[in-house]
Amino acid sequence: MSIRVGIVGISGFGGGEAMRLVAAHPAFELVYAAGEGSAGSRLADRFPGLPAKLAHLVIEKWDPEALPPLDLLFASLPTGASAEALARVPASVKIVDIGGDHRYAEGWTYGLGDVWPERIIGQTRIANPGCFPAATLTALAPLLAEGLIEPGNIIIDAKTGVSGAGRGGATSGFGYAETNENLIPYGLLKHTHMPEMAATIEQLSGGSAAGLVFTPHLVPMTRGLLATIYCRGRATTEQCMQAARRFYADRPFVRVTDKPPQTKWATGSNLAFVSYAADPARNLVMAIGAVDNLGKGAAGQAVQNANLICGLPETMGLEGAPVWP
Ligand SMILES: NC(=O)C1=CN([C@@H]2O[C@H](COP(=O)(O)OP(=O)(O)OC[C@H]3O[C@@H](n4cnc5c(N)ncnc54)[C@H](OP(=O)(O)O)[C@@H]3O)[C@@H](O)[C@H]2O)C=CC1
Ligand SMILES: CC(=O)N[C@@H](CCC(=O)OP(=O)(O)O)C(=O)O
Repeated sequence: MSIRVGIVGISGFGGGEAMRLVAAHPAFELVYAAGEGSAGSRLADRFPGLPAKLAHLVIEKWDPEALPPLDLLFASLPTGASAEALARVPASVKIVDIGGDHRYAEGWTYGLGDVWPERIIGQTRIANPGCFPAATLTALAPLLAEGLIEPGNIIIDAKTGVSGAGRGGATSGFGYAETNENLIPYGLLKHTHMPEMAATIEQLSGGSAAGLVFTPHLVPMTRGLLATIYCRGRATTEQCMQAARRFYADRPFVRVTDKPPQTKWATGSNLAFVSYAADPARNLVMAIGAVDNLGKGAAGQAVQNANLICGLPETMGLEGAPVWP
């Protein structure tokens, strides 16, 4: 029997990518699509390439009290817009929240699927990590778990494609003319992803992440996110690589690479690529993580988490190779 799935925020970039993955998922059946401004439109008018089996769906006005029978709901709403409404979704409906309202919130599990799948299995309320944390924490986890770096001295320099800002981005200074051939730092010292990154670093290391520095940049590409992370530690490159190979030995979506990863390696997939370079003489360890911000950074991770909470094989519906070039 198929699992009845709803997506709220389906007209957005994160929700649209969730729809693409759900449409191809062998165990999921999309039965409910919802939104705000797009309510009343046919899904096929929003997504002309929609598979024929979904052509009958009309985007409904989001109302947690008027859901059809559902097993699973993906919420891809602007951060700040989901907490109150999702609290009214019946407990019988499993939820994966792609937005930021429930990360490290009471009653919700932080869905860092590649690092702690055992925490996610059996839960019904999952908060997907933000896109920058998805790349950063995946790269750092093996080093923190083996004590190869100091948790209190981590500097993250990250770049994201413009789709990271969502469709709403076009009205907030992220239009073509402003982003094309431009490189934009933002969110200095106060980006909303700092708390979830600090909390996870502390959980994985048992130490304080007090010195964390994070600078995101917008780069002129559609998808892709790369985090270059500078740490203090005396490990060699080979020790870091070996730690990551051990940590991710049986994890299907993380690739530990000798070459520094590139964003295009992950495009359209749920993969995360990690690599390391270290110089013990300089007390320096560099970690690099590359993901698709809409894949591992949003909808891919969300489907992985949904598989885990639905008791399905973790890789179901996520086995397609990345788009290249
Ligand atoms: N883009 C990315 O790479 C990532 C995004 N995220 C997070 O995912 C969430 C969605 O982001 P993204 O898809 O990029 O954003 P978009 O701006 O592309 O989409 C936002 C969606 O939310 C819907 N929406 C807005 N307000 C309401 C409301 N009051 N009721 C119902 N629906 C509403 C919109 O629907 P309508 O058009 O019908 O108004 C639209 O479908 C955000 O929290 C974002 O931070 C997380 C990781 C990565
Ligand atoms: C380019 C851009 O604006 N990117 C977003 C990241 C998207 C994301 O992960 O957002 P949530 O944490 O809200 O889910 C940002 O920096 O806020």
